[in-house]
Amino acid sequence: MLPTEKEFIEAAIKHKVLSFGSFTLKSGRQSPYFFNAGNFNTGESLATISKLYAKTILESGVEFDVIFGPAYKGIPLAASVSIALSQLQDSSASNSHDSSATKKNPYPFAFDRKEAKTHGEGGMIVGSSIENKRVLIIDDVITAGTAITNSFELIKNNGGIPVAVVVAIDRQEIASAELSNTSAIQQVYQKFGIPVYPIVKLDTIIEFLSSSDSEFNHFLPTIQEYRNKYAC
Ligand SMILES: O=P(O)(O)OC[C@H]1O[C@H](OP(=O)(O)OP(=O)(O)O)[C@H](O)[C@@H]1O
Repeated sequence: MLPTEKEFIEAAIKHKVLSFGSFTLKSGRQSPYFFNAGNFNTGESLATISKLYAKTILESGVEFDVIFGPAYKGIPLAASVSIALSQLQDSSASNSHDSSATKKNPYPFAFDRKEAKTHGEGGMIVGSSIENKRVLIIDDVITAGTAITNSFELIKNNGGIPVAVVVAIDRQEIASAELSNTSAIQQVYQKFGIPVYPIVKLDTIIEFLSSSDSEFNHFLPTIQEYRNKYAC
């Protein structure tokens, strides 16, 4: 398990973003764990989570010009990840004697409105221009893929080029048994041809619980059973 993954799971448990029990999902499935990114709602927790998104982005090696966060939960993520990337860049520049490391990326970001604004500057997109730019989409989760599909179309319609998606968690479960044997994340790749980078996968959470003395270890058999039942 990577240090980034371990730190993410510990922070998610601490802030009750990752909970264990019995939860009914939008799909109707009864899940033994639940992820609610809305509970990253303090400066401290947002600073932690955005730094981990930023590390995952840098480790992926994806090249992009603008970060895009889908409304609403993607908005604070896009803004805070942009700050975290700038801070990581500053600290690596100050630790380096390489003059190229001083060439700064301003990490611009943009986000959409849920309803188009008809006065003032108008339009659906707020923040940096995405025209002719490689766009990295940041969101908390992909469930059915609706938010990512909408973002993809909005970005293309505004002249941008979506290059990848970064999310907090890959549940690694089939999106719909009737339609296919693939997960929502795999479907994004099949549909749009762009990779999705999760900070953690369900397998990582299982590994974490197996190797720690977490108070939630007794949920392991149920989580494993769920993983096997909806495996893809
Ligand atoms: O893959 P999907 O089925 O689209 O589900 C995932 C999306 O759902 C949630 O947002 P939601 O659309 O509920 O809006 P919110 O961010 O305003 O809560 C979440 O933040 C993702 O964007």
